[in-house]
Amino acid sequence: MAEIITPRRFVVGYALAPKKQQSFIQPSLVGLARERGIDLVAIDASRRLADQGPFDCVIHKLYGEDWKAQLEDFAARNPSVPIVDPPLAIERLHNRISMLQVVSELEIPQVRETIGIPSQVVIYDSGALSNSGVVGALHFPVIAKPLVADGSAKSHKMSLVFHRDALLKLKPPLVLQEFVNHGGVIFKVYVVGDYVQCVKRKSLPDVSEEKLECSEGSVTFSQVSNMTTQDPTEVEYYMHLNEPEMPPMSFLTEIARGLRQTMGLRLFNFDVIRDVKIGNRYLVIDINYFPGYAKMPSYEKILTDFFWNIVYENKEQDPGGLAVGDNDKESKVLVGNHR
Ligand SMILES: Nc1ncnc2c1ncn2[C@@H]1O[C@H](COP(=O)(O)OP(=O)(O)OP(=O)(O)O)[C@@H](O)[C@H]1O
Ligand SMILES: O=P(O)(O)O[C@H]1[C@H](OP(=O)(O)O)[C@@H](OP(=O)(O)O)[C@@H](O)[C@@H](O)[C@@H]1OP(=O)(O)O
Ligand SMILES: [Mg+2]
Ligand SMILES: [Mg+2]
Repeated sequence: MAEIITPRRFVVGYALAPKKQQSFIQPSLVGLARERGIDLVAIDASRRLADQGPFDCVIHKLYGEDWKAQLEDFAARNPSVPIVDPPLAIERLHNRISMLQVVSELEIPQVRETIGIPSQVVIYDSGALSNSGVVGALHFPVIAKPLVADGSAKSHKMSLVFHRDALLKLKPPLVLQEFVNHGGVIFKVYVVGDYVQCVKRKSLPDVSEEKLECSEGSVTFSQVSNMTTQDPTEVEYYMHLNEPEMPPMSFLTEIARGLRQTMGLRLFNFDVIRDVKIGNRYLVIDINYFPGYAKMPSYEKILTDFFWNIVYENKEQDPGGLAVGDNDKESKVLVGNHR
């Protein structure tokens, strides 16, 4: 009698905040992954992680020491199960200074286009805001960003500061970063393992010398790239923007690869602006862990391919490597059926 071989199924466990779960775990993603033999299963962060599963891979975006300890405990018990990504590597992105330091560490050829970060200083206490030695070298306007990028609404609340005296009302710890005129558009570069995609988004409008002269104090804003404009003068500004040229994809891919390797992360995006004064000068202003992938065209296929590569790569390296407790599944693999 011929043996019936059931394709081996894989389980990707996800630990996400409710809002993220709602936006990322769409039926279209769950369905496509299922067709490819991958089941996406929610992790209950209020229960011990090591008691859940079995998982062939864990993806996550949660904050805090308790979650980190859960992951460490799980990793110690299931050394062959990939955790995407390691909490220590993600932590680098929770501080806006260490986040951008990685850009200076990049070793990529910069022939036509160059990459860097805006000039910035870190402010730990209010005294430093009136200290010429600290803020004297900055060219205004500057953007004041909370030092900590911990996913809270507070960590996204920023101010565009036109003059030095307006610094005094800011609340450290923060980063003062020079505002660079960039034509009102940012490029968001999404990275999913080896895959890279760039989309254009709305950004803050340029600030002319005249506007700088007549503007007072500072203005606050939050997550401008996800906002729609209502202010009529702004609508006018964005309507008159020329369709901006995208940065060369080969250049962005090189940066993405460099960042991925240096940071040891596979799921992130970075925001890039082009300096209007030096047309081929690009600046990275922000890097986000596990961003809003559902906004990316074809995200279902891109993410499913990514999961597939992870579980199969792992399977090849460790053919017997099932997660603890995984004894009720058929373990014969029919690779051809999954592509
Ligand atoms: N140095 C800069 N020069 C010009 N514009 C900037 C600069 N830094 C930030 N911006 C503008 O402010 C916006 C918010 O800044 P940033 O991306 O650092 O914040 P964020 O809250 O971490 O954003 P995200 O929602 O992408 O996580 C940018 O999308 C861009 O429009
Ligand atoms: O992951 P969260 O839901 O919290 O929100 C992230 C948001 O994704 P969302 O669109 O799914 O909200 C991202 O948007 P895009 O860059 O892709 O536009 C970006 O704003 C991140 O900085 C946010 O992460 P946080 O910095 O707050 O940790
Ligand atoms: Mg950003
Ligand atoms: Mg950010």
